[in-house]
Amino acid sequence: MNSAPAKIINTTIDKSNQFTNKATNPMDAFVTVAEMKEEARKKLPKMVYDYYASGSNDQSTLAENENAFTRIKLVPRSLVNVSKVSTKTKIYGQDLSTPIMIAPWAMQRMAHPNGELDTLEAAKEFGTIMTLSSLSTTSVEDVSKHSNGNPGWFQLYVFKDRKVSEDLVKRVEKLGYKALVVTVDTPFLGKRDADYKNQFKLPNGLFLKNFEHLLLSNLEGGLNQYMATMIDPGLTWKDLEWLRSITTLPVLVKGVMCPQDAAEALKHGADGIIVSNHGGRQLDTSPSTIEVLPAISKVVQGKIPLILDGGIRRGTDILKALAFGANAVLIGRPVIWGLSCGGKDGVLRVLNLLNSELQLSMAFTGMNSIHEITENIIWDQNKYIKL
Ligand SMILES: Cc1cc2nc3c(=O)[nH]c(=O)nc-3n(C[C@H](O)[C@H](O)[C@H](O)COP(=O)(O)O)c2cc1C
Ligand SMILES: CC(C)CC(=O)C(=O)O
Repeated sequence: MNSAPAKIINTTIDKSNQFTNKATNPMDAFVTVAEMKEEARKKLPKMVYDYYASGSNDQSTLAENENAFTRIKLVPRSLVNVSKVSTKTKIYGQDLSTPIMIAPWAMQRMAHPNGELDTLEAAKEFGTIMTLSSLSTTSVEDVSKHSNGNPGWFQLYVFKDRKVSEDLVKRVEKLGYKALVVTVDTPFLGKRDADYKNQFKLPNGLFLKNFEHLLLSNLEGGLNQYMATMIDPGLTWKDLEWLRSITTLPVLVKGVMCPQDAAEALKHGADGIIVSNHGGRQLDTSPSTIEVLPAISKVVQGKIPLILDGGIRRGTDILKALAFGANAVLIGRPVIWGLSCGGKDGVLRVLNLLNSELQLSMAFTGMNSIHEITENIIWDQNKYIKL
């Protein structure tokens, strides 16, 4: 079957959800995130595509992240004035055009020569935030230089050598990053079978740019060995207090999957929680993120921002996450496919598609603004049969 993107070139979806007749950009040919994934698969070397696409082990959590969204049903509402649906929102005082933000993902120059810089440009142009990975192929300095004073958020992997991590925190704070996202679900890297088979390594000429000065910038022994050598599997909740003590930036904890850990995060001073199973790349057969969100939301009770990632491929997925208590979402692979297909324009296309779909689904459920969205828009058979 020819799986070239559908040629609906006469129909573009823009930020305000208007359908127009202008074919302005080749990226407009893509009408779904799935089409962009298929195009990326054709364009990227197998080793790179497999690294980006894979989950761990049998990849059941990877699949479940997407499937669980499909099982949740939304309630359509009629005759509500939805002529002015807005996806605008705010996080830590920063205005955003959308609750869709960009997840940290490593080594973006494997997807496109401009890598992290193009992703950042797209995020800024769309009015949202990119989270830069510790393991980026562009340095925190170069990303900051490119950003007109607001490079977005920074994701931290805490290394065994705390001095390396502390120095990096100081660097990003000085460079104007607005928040620190500390990833806590990676004491070791999950077993991604394809990476073993492909003997994954960074292609020649690419480096982990934040660690060049420490000679920690290549992956000669492979990714698993690098992570096993560098990352501290002895990290505990107490270390969150250490991190809080060395920075004035908001600290978000990424990788919370149960109410108990949400309670620990609150107790130890987290400024935000990211419900995440690392895109199904760590503990296989753990639940989907959307399934665990309601219980975590109950613990957080709106005290600090709550964000979800994992499996978001449609605007309706985002609406469901917001309904179950998330303030915003992060998207990972959709951005990877966008960057691979068309650099900055590809990432913009992904943001446009997902935000337009979100806007439509808000209109169909009678929601005019992000803060109006509650669990009432989720179909619950028992509730509706009783009415
Ligand atoms: C190729 C790839 C690289 C990633 N790199 C990082 C990383 O460096 N740091 C991190 O905290 N999470 C990383 N993640 C996890 C993402 O931040 C995010 O949790 C996940 O991709 C969300 O799921 P989704 O891809 O289904 O949207 C990575 C994910 C992928 C797919
Ligand atoms: C370089 C990797 C450790 C980045 C990552 O978090 C991932 O591949 O899931």
